[in-house]
Amino acid sequence: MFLEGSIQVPPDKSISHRSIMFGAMAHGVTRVHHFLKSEDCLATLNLFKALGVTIYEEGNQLVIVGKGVSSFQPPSEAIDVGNSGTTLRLVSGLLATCCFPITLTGDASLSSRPMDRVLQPLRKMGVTSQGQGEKETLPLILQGTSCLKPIQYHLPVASAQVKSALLFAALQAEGTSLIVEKELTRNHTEEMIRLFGGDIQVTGKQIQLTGPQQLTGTTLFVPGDISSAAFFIVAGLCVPNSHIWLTNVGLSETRTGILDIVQQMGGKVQVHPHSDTDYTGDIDVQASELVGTTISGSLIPRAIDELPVIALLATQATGRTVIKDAEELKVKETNRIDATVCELKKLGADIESTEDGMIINGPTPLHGGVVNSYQDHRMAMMLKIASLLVSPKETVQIKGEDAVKVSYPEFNQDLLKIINQ
Ligand SMILES: O=C(O)C1=C[C@@H](OP(=O)(O)O)[C@@H](O)[C@H](O)C1
Ligand SMILES: C=C(OP(=O)(O)O)C(=O)O
Repeated sequence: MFLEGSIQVPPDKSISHRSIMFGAMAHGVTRVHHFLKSEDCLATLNLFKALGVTIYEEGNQLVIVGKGVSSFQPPSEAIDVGNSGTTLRLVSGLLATCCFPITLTGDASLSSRPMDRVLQPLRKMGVTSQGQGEKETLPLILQGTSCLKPIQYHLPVASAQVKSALLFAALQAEGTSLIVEKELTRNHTEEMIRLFGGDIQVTGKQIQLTGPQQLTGTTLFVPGDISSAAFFIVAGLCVPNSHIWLTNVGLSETRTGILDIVQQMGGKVQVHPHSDTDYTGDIDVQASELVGTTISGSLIPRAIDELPVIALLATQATGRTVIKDAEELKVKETNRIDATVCELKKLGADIESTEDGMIINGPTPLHGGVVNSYQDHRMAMMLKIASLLVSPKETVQIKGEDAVKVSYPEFNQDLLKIINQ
């Protein structure tokens, strides 16, 4: 068995969420081409519909009729945002000037994820909130204010979600906000503020923005998601004799950590950018001999969602791979350090968890077994790729395989297209 062929990976999840958020917040019509219709992004869409925003499909475009935050209507009941951390964190900032109470709920995984990281700084700006316990988890009641204050804030965690929540609030506050990042994280919010006609200054890790600003609806095309491409990059590198081509992938510098990591490991991955100005391109992947590496520091936020599948890649590399500074993995859909270590061990990997990451020794042949995704989409897809690496006589049974619908509903069909027996 080997992998061969071309895949157009699905639209970027982070940009799809933001396209609706900006479209709803702006004034005028926003048209989104290539929107990701996965469960997480549909949670964002349904949230804004529940707030009275007009959103509809026209051909293959999603149309959002924006009239600004002041046009939002009180929802008739609690809004369930399912499994989506991005929806929950970002809208908490976006709703900072909504003066009616909004109750937000989610699934079991989201209900255990910390919200204090967003609610504490938003409280300094004047937002009222009531979550559960020290971590201010769901269910959560939010109430904004008409006199939102700007903020000067050094982020204690490297998180694009916290940064983005504060930027959405800062756009509506009277005065200049200064947000300083711990490490550079994905900058889609900053880029999209500009795209929707806003003004923002970014100097290294410092971001300055003066509000209030009125944004204007626009037309945008969502590129393919490099976090979804990651599963095929790893599969193409590890399955002997494979050669695959991934088209129209978003290549924002803040997201391409996986490309730097696989190059560090000796992987044959070639990027063909579409142009100098447009951050999209095609990626050519060939099966490769790999060596272990160290992944830490500023590389971590640039590859945060790819780390479970990178751990799988490391099981096939010669030598030791150390992943450190990655404690944020503990507060994703599941504790992705524990889940990755536990499930890959069941398949024979030599992998141990550390306080802030993992240590993997390779190469190790993997064997069949029964594994669990813990309903985490990235775990489900990583384990599916692991199943390609076991001998043809053995099988990997994945509990909770359906979790892929959160970010990549067509994952299994796309994978089947490139499998050659
Ligand atoms: O802003 C975003 O779109 C995201 C930011 C990251 O979360 P953190 O900000 O918690 O690191 C990432 O893990 C998530 O999948 C999407
Ligand atoms: C962590 C993720 O998403 P979210 O935080 O939006 O649930 C992810 O997609 O891997």
